[in-house]
Amino acid sequence: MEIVPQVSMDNFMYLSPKIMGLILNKECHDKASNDTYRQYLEKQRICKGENPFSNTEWKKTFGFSSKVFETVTNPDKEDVTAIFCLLSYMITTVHRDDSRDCNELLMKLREVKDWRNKAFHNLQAVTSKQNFEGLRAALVELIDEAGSFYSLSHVEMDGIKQEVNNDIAKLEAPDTESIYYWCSRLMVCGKEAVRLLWEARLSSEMLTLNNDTIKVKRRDVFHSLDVKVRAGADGKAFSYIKVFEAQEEIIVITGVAGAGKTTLVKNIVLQFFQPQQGSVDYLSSFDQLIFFECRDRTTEKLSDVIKQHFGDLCHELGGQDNVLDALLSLHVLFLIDGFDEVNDVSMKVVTEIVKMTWRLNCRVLITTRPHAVQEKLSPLLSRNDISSTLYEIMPITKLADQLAFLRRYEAYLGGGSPAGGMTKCFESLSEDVRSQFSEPINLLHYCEMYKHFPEAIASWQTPGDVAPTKLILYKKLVRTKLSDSLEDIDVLIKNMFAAVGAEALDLLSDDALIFSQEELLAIKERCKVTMRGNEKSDSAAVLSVVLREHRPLAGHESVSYSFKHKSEQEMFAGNYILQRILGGRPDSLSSILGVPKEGLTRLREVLLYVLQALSRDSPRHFQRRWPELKEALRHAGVTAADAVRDCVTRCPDHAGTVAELAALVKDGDWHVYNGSLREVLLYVLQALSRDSPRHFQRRWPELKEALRHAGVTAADAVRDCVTRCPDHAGTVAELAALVEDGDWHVYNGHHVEAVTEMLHQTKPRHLMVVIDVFALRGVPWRELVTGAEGVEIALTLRPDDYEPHDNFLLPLQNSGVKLVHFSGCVGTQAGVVAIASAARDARLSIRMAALLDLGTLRGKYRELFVYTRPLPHRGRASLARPLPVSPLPYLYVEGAEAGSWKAVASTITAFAPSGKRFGRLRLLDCKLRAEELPLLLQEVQGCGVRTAGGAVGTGGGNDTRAVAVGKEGVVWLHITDKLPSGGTSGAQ
Ligand SMILES: Nc1ncnc2c1ncn2[C@@H]1O[C@H](COP(=O)(O)OP(=O)(O)OP(=O)(O)O)[C@@H](O)[C@H]1O
Repeated sequence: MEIVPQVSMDNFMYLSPKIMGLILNKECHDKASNDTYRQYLEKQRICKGENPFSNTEWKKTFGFSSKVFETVTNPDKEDVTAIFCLLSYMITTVHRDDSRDCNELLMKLREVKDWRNKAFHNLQAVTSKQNFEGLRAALVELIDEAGSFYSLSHVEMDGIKQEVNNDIAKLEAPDTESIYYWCSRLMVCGKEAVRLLWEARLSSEMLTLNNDTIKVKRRDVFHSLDVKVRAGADGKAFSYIKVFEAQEEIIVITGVAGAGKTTLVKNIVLQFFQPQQGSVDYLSSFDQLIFFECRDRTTEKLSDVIKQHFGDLCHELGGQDNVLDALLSLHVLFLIDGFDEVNDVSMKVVTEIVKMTWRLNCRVLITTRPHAVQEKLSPLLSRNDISSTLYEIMPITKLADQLAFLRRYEAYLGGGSPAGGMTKCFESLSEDVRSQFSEPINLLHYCEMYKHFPEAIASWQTPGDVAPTKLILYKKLVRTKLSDSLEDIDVLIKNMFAAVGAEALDLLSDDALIFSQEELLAIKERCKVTMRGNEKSDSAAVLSVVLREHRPLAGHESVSYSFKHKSEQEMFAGNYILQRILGGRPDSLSSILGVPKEGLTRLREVLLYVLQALSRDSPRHFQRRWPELKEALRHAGVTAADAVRDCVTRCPDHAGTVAELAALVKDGDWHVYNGSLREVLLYVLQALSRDSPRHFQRRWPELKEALRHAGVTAADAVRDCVTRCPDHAGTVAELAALVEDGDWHVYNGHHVEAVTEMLHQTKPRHLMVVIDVFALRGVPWRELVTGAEGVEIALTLRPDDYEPHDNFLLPLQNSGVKLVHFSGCVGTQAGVVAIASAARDARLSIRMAALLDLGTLRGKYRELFVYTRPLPHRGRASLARPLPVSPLPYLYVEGAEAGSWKAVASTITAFAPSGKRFGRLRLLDCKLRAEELPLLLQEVQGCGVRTAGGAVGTGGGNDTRAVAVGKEGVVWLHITDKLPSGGTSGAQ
């Protein structure tokens, strides 16, 4: 195959857009030379009486190029894709003219565009003579077609063709000033240079999974993360690769500490060079990639970053500036990692990149912890009028996903550990404990802890047990580096940790995550701990465990260092502060932190560590320090709803206290991703309602949505929610409208209040009230009953004594409720009438505080249990209050004293229904003497009283008899037509 010299490609890179640009000029022949393309198109619309473009429509139509066409006035520097997009829109939409056939022209334009793009992506494939001639022919054909489409004169056509030939004639003399020369140089050697720079650095990661660190291949352990649009209303999660579908110039991916932001970006770099087999090549539209870490404190300008990436090319004559210019014409993906770690120096680089995005064919992806968005990133973007789409990395909350993540790492554990042991052990943890491992960093720590302390894991009972194990792990790792002969090794390690922690804090306060060799020496010196005998221990042991070395990007730079992970630096700093507080000295928190309040945002994670550890390990210190901590957290910016939520989650034992932070919450959505956070949300709700009604009202719509997602959809959960917010019960009761089917329950006065409010929203089929009447005083019981019109109510009033509950029964009358169950004490006829008015096929269990006529209950019940104390014996003069006949009532006479058999007999006969038959007849708490029972039986049998059927399990067949059953004082009376034989018998 004959190869065209590489330099010749430059001319083709240049020729295609040049010819297409000429055609664009023909199409827009009436455009004023200083009009931008947007202005021109708007004018065309106005002429046709159409509305101007909305911004969204504009963006949709021109996508990547929308910004460019808002500012440029000619096609000279534009890329073929952009020109094609504009031209085809003009031809087919703006200047649409059905009398001219544009298909052929569009086809020829597309051919030239595709050829050029193909060349950019795969120069090797197009540098053959054959392909080279193919492009020449395509260009000539395009010129011919344009000639006939626009009716160009022969002279004009010949002029263009001559220009093409002249350009081609220059093939052997490449123009090193030409941007196309540099573009093609970048395409051929630039990508390779970037690959060499990053692939080796990023393709693996060191883990302390064994006594020695082991290297894992990033690709092998990478767990594909899901993200969701932060402002997204539907809250749907999707694969991270879809972030590139965003319309906006800048893609921002947020994630909490250890959520996997850096790892995600590093994987994107790797996938750029080696797309994963079998998956969509979502990076194929990018020609180049630049990776920048915001923690970098030495790279001052974008041109320096470019130099790091394309070293050799930049060193060629005129290279550095031309490479940057050329990059601007290519599709470049800028990856900016860890914006929350940005410092004064790296901010300059980021600003340079951001400022360019408006005119570049580039995308910028920025990762950051969430707090920096509001504080630093949004202001930067809005200052530069750049729009962005904000995503957040979803936590790994499903057990199946957590196990899948762990399995990949487990494969690396190898020797010693039984296969599957690590995942099995994880599965055996309680859900509460497992919820601690929803970020990759924590899952990774789990692997490390499992490897070193399987026994410690087995003892984890609560989420709070996890964090201390991490520190113990570090102690163990340091111990392996120290000589066994050292005395007081534990004290020594503790002191070393304190020294390292103080240093970690100091560095964080200065926003320093990377430090130089000289700084390391100074740190080493300061971390030397004095042992007994004034001898100084070597700090190298601890530093070698906690620090990581970074090889320089360019040969002349020197080695630098950082903690293994920022979260570990924060843990050591936090542990140091904790020790200072627990040490009992009265130093104020701000003097321990040693940072002015403006700098506290840098210490946010550290403060959270301290908060959690104090809450877990020393409630006394927690309480004492809470006001200071609260203040510090406020200055540290823990004022977004999700941050407060996470803060509360960390302190289950002080959730109510920590939820006070909710009163400081600024605007924004509230998110709930797992059930365990429901409690947190409830605390927040309660605290806002109590402490800041203004914020409560403002936040209610979001809270309501979050509570719904958190599963507060069962009636009792909603009721409890309402109960927590007495001042906003009416509002919170709106949740009732979402309640799923099921019974509602009322157990106390608060519930009465809550359910009364809920009934304004919706009604259940069935409401169960089991309540002590003392709790009903002063609560809106009548309102509840009124609100429950049409609802089936099961009402149990306590205590089970003979104090009448009539006050609470009267509201039932004409209320429209359906009383399907009642148990309680009635003292007046009005009470009976109220029950009768509401009862429907009910199960009634009535304690009679007075001699009442229950005849009105006829037809209202399914079962009637009547409890009474013995009425005073009045001989034949006793008043009759016959119970309804059917269904047969059950009578229980309670508390008969010894010698009172006559009173019992007259009580039974007084209540005997007209047919004298009871369903059951029983004595409870009966102290009658044994010899009184035959007398009682004789008396009531003689009066014609009978009980239904045979009493199961009491023996005695069809005899009239009294049977003592189970508990002392319980006697069943079985009365038949047969005369009693005497005494009692025991139950079997
Ligand atoms: N998607 C993933 N798959 C496998 N392991 C991961 C993944 N994401 C992160 N990890 C592991 O977790 C560790 C911490 O993740 P990473 O440093 O990416 O988090 P981060 O969000 O950038 O944290 P920070 O905000 O503290 O900088 C990584 O070193 C890596 O070992």
